[in-house]
Amino acid sequence: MPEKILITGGTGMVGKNILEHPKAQDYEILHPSSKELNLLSKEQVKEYLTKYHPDVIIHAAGLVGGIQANMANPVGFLVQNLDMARNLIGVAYELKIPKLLNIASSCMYPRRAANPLKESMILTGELEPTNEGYALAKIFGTRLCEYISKEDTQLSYKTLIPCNLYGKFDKFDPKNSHMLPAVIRKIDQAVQQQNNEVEIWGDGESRREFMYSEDLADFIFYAMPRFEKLPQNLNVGLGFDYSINEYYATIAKILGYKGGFKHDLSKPVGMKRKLIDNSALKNFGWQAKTSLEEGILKTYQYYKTLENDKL
Ligand SMILES: NC(=O)c1ccc[n+]([C@@H]2O[C@H](COP(=O)([O-])OP(=O)(O)OC[C@H]3O[C@@H](n4cnc5c(N)ncnc54)[C@H](OP(=O)(O)O)[C@@H]3O)[C@@H](O)[C@H]2O)c1
Ligand SMILES: C[C@@H]1O[C@H](OP(=O)(O)OP(=O)(O)OC[C@H]2O[C@@H](n3cnc4c(=O)[nH]c(N)nc43)[C@H](O)[C@@H]2O)[C@@H](O)[C@H](O)[C@@H]1O
Repeated sequence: MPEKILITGGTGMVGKNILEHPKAQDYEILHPSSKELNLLSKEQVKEYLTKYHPDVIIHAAGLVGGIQANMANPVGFLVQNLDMARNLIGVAYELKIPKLLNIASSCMYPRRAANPLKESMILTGELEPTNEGYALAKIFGTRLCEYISKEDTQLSYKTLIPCNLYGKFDKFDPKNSHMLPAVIRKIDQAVQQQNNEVEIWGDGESRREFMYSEDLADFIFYAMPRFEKLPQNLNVGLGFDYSINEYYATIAKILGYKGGFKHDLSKPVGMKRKLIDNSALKNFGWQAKTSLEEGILKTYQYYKTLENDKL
């Protein structure tokens, strides 16, 4: 009898990459959209979990966006992500759902923590103001899983802490996209319109670690049969990063853009760096497979399939 998995966020980038992974067919997977199961409603969550009683929950839903979306809506990023975590993890605990995999983010580490960021550094310093609300919600869900797993050893509620992610099914609308998809769109437009100048937010010296989302899905299916051995909190990333300027240059090369760049120092830059320590991940026996060039090319090919109304 295949394990029954409930995936929240199944219509999002992480969720869709999980559903598309070849190993998904080894499981019975429920993936309601927010219209079928609004996680902001505790009653809907209770009704759904009581009815289906999954063996495992993978919590990949959330209000998610880049630095500009977070700065524009700190209340939403705090309250909605906190309420989704509170309802889903809290009701799962009430109903004794045996396993839950909570997806947090490297954004929840202290802004001045020494890089590479270790799982033990959570809550050891002040957070990055541009995404503090989101980070507080992520810390809440992470701690709630920890407390539940300690309180009831029959339950295994664990948290993955991914670095920045990109890939197929990403968001390309500049209002809420992360850097990598935003730059693919900007540079593609410059090529189409034969512009020879593209704007870079900030001085481009900030560094970021972007992992291809398909690799996170691959890790999740690697972890499923080893769930009990998963550490309580585990960074999932590459263990190396690039500067924003390097990302622009690589994307320009792959898209055939030959023009120049202009730095707009008035734009927000967020954390200087947020490189995760991947030693626990390597000890767990996994590492990411997709190179930056391959990931950008696949993401660009996906982007080109989108009609304007879907961007
Ligand atoms: N993207 C990154 O760079 C990154 C990095 C680290 C961690 N993460 C984490 O990975 C997870 C997924 O991120 P993502 O990039 O896949 O986000 P995404 O593409 O924006 O998808 C978000 C998903 O959450 C669902 N959702 C939103 N509000 C909901 C609600 N009230 N009830 C039920 N579902 C709701 C959405 O469903 P609808 O479409 O139906 O609204 C969508 O399926 C999040 O926990 C995020 O914090 C992301
Ligand atoms: C994973 C996500 O990380 C997010 O932080 P964060 O990496 O700064 O979010 P991003 O929006 O990916 O920005 C990453 C870096 O890219 C720079 N950047 C350069 N050009 C652009 C551009 O055109 N668009 C964008 N968006 N950035 C750009 C931006 O200044 C910042 O230093 C958090 O706000 C979220 O909560 C989430 O956790």
